[in-house]
Amino acid sequence: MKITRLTTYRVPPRWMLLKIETDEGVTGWGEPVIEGRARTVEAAVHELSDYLVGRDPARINDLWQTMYRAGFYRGGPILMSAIAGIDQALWDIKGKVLGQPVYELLGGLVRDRMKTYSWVGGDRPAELIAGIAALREAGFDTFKMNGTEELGIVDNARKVDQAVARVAEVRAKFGYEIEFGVDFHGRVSAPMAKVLLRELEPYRPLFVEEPVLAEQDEYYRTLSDATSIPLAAGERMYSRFDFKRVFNRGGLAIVQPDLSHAGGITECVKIAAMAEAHDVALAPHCPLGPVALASCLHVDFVAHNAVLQEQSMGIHYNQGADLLDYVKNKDDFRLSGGWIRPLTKPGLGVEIDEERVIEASRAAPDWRNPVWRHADGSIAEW
Ligand SMILES: O=C(O)C(=O)C[C@@H](O)[C@H](O)CO
Ligand SMILES: [Mg+2]
Repeated sequence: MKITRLTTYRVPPRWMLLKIETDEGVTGWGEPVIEGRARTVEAAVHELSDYLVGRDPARINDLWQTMYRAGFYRGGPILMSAIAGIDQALWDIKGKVLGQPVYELLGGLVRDRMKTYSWVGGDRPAELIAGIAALREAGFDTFKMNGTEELGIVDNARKVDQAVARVAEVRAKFGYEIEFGVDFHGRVSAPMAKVLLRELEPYRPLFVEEPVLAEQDEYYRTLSDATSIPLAAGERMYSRFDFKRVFNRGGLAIVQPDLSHAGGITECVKIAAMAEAHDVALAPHCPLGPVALASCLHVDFVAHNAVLQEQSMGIHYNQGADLLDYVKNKDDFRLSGGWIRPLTKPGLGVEIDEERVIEASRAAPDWRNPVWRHADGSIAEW
């Protein structure tokens, strides 16, 4: 079998889907994207296709190493997201050829169902109580919210109190019948993270995510030494080599590689194993579409240390399309009380409605994240 063509479709809300075709009619789907840089990743995918067209899609490991190493420069969000989506599609092809779901090719299930969580509150955390109450009705009990809005490198007690009050209100309203992560989203500096973590301790969040920016990862250890709140990060780390430094220094209780940013299934299975060796939990990041989520789930179902899976149904970023809009087999993604079963169809187990994708790609927005500024006019971390 040989790879014959790679076709990319940028689609609402801010995703990109990749179709890889072969000379024997088997196709695979991937979801290579960096939110806000879809066109850049698209260019990278088509540059990488030089290494792929005419090659045997079954040789995923060699194709992965070629894409990673042959171009001299490597790593980072763009190239690793392009590799990620291609890798997903190659695993999809392999599973379809062998008639097996990807998790079977990775050694089989370690669990029967996987726990997911939902976002509440949006970019500027608000309406948290109403958002949680509505999802509680649907049987969810695990959530994630943004912790702050714009925050200065050193900021005042009033801002800290506002952030803490939101979390306190959620705990007061729902007690411990729910769990939630608080995403600092990289908006918080190391000094302010120490302050905020201390003030959030009494409310015992399940985790605090991106307590500082990934480029400040040397602070994970000092921050974790100063708090009992489990720290999580990983959406802005792109390979084993990024995660290696974090595992060596310590500080993270949970790693959150994104299956569409960190090299795909081939790489994230390795990251999961590294995490397990360091007694670190896995909770893949996934605010994206169905192929990304399916790829996460195949890793979740073979990784002993997988604990939680992000999914984007109803997420505030999904304006113009939602998680399952391009999927034919919607029932396979049914969430019962936030739990999801393995995707048992061959490959990734996602049946893409290609006509719908082609139609939607005709009006693909060039999504960009908001540009926030502080009161003094300087750029603020979004
Ligand atoms: O889901 C999360 O944890 C996020 O922090 C969302 C962020 O990754 C946006 O997708 C960036 O555009
Ligand atoms: Mg996040």
